[in-house]
Amino acid sequence: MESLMSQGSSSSRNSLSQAGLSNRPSKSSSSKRPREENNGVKQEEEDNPPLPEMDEHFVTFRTDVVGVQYYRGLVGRGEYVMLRRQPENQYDSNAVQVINASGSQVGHIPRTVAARLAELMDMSAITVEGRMVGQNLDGAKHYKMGMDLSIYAKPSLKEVLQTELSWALNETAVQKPPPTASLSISVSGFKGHGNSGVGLPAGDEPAMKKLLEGLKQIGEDQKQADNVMDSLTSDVDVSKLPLHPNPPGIANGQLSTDMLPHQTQALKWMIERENPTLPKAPGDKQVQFWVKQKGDYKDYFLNVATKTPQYDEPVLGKGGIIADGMGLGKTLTMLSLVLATKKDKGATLIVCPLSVLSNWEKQIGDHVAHGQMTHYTYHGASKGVTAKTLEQYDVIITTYNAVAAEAPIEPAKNGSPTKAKKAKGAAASAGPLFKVKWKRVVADEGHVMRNPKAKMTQGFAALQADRRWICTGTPIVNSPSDLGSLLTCLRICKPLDQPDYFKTLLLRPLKRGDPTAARLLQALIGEVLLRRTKESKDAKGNKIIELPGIEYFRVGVKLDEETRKVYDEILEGSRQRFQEAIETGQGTANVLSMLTRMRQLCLSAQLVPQSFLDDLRRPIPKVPAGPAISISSLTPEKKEELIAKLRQYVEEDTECGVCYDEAEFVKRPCITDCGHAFCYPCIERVLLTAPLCPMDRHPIGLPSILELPPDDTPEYVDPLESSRKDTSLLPVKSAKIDELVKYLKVFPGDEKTLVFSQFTSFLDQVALRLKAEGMEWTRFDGRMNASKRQQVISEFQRPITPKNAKSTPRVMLISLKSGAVGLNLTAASNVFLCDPWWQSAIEAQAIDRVHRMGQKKEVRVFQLIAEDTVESAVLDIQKRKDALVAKAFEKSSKESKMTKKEARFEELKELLGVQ
Ligand SMILES: Nc1ncnc2c1ncn2[C@@H]1O[C@H](COP(=O)(O)OP(=O)(O)OP(=O)(O)O)[C@@H](O)[C@H]1O
Repeated sequence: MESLMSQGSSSSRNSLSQAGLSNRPSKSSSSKRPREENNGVKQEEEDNPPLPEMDEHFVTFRTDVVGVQYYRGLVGRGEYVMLRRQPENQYDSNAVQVINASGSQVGHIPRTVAARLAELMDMSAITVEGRMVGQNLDGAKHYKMGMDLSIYAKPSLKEVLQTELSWALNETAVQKPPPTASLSISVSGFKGHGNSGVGLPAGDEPAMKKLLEGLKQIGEDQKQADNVMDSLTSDVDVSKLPLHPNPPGIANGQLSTDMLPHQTQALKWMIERENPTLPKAPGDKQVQFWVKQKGDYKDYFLNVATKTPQYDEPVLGKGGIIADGMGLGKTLTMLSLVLATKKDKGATLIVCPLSVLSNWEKQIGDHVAHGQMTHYTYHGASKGVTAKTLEQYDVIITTYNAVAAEAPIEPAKNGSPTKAKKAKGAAASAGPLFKVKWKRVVADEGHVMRNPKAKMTQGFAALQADRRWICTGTPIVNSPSDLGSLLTCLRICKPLDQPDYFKTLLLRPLKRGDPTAARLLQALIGEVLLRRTKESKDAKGNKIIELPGIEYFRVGVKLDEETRKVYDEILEGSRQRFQEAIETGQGTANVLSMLTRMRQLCLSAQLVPQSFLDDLRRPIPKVPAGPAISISSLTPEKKEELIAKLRQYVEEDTECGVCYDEAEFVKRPCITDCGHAFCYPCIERVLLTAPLCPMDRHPIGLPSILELPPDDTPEYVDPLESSRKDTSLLPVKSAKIDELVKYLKVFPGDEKTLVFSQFTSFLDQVALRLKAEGMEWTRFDGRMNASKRQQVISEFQRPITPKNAKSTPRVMLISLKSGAVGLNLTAASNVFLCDPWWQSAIEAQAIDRVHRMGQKKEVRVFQLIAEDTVESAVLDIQKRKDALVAKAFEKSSKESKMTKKEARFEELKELLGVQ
């Protein structure tokens, strides 16, 4: 091995290990902050490791599959095969197996090739796949078969790999990646007749092109994702789905609410998906991509997605994805499935984010008839609760955190399944959730599992269950790879549920713009997913749910004179610093933090700390030269000051100064001794090349970087609990609060209002003012524990009557990013958005809390905008965001981050009015 491996240069190998790759478990992953339980969605999301960088084609060359005579796996010409490392092979520790789509081994790749690839595969520097040139379906004895082997690598490693894989580039390389298999298939060699014409329905190419354009546009923006989902599901006429003939309802005593027609359609569809049957004869409808084919010798099954033929009966998955839009009643639909299938023994496990746990309990209470369904909410292993206890109920409700905490697996390297042996050993120590053989498992808000490496994703996938469901309004959030992760959890449509196959058959060809793959994606979605939206119509052309209308109002607010003065001072300071940043080529993090201050000023001058104004008025300090300062040498006070600053950055959704991505930043935020904030992985990477702060060129090293303490998300304590009694605290001056109160005073006494802001400190101020005005309010915060959330929501949902008017809250204060997704707050019909947010989708989600089934009144949305400030510019940027997001998906992730950085630079220029 040594002599063969020496073909890769040691310097390039060093570069690979510098890039964070090693064939040993990486240090950075083990030094991750420990999990904090029960802190809600945000916590669950923070726990996700970053999504993997998508790899790109590097080279394709021709080689062989050898040792074919020893194995039973059959392959057709053009079929994709997976290449898996087999370090335990007793003859060759470099061995690489060739496996067909049914999971059977076909052979190995030649020893010499394996020796050159094994270590790079182990380091996860490359991924490889094969496409058969030869075949062994003809019944003849084969020893070896030709195969095109493609190597893929992360774009950031391509340069280093040029040296490492120079031998492959010099082979008679088939330089292009192979085209996707044409899906009209001919496997006449398979002891049968030709079967051309079997496959996915041929679509019309222009429509496909449009679809691909749409796919390229998927990004963070919810509306974009919705549009793409809508176009992907457009050829399925959901209005014609058959109704369930005898659904649970008032008449049969199972429910206290009758289901709506679209819900009984879903119920029938789900029952069919829980009882799939293989096609019996040639010509029968395909099921999970399997068709029956006529053979000379005997009939066989053919997978039309992978072209794999086999005689054995394929195993079908049971379940699917309910992807109805927000507020269409997915909870009741799922509960009706539990009731309709009660005769099949076993319990259903519902896994959801903490924020919606109480919604499940409430929906059972509201809609299921008394005594028809037993349920239990499980918060984690505790005394006396065993698997046996759980099995006795019809429904167990639990959180993703509980599943992740009990999962008998460690997050595996590369997202590959952990070795069965290890999992088996761990099973003994697994918690009760993993000891039950569930009838059904349901992942609610299942899009939180789009990262295959996250422990909760792997935990859910590892639960033992006969049937598996995912509920989510957004199955594709960032890219079609999200869907791959969901399929893995569902174990459906084999082998597309394996990440390797999903990548090979869908992601890579989609990225190349191959229409066949778009067609496969569309067929896959048609097979496993049901989606309706508020706009969907029934067979008669009426909307499936009738909702009251929404009216939008933009309310201009004038800053008072004093605030205006401070605002102008900060604006001027920001302009100067921005100009300096352009001239010196330094980063713009300081300017970004000024922007946050300006946005706070639009709400109230008192939100901006005095120290910030003092700093602004001082001349810009010179950057100190000399050695990097280590955090350990700082005084405890200075350390605490940095931590406080970092906490504030996190609360304010600051962006990382390197990648300019606030979503990445909150996953692992850190701060330098000079007070600049970054994602930890970003700054770690930067320091490999230059030991300087990217913001001010101040010398730094890894010891100069501080992360938040592991237990930094304390349980929510109402900051105003004491202030409710304390009369010495006075409300601050704020034109926006004045405006809000003006409206609240004129709204009818029985109307309720939601008030959203990004800044919790502002919501504190609103609370003080409402107290002073004698108005009853309540507060929802992402850090509240489950029972507190439930208490707050049920209190708010209680209708106002003349009797309780004095003690029932009319207003709920809620942070824009508090994990409110999935909440039912239909008691309110007015929504105030106090500060415009960059992504209009977040605001749309906020409005959906109110504009959903159960809403009886017209909904009014008020957007408070401070006149002649950055806020109006933010709105303009919001409108243009779609186009920027579109670019982000087209390019590789490195490029897209550059684009984002550049785009943000342009935005800043516009916001500050700099030419
Ligand atoms: N058949 C029905 N009749 C009356 N009300 C219903 C019916 N089905 C559901 N609802 C009510 O509609 C509201 C929305 O339902 P639900 O919370 O299940 O929506 P959802 O599809 O899960 O939305 P999200 O994706 O936001 O979680 C709830 O208040 C629920 O009680």
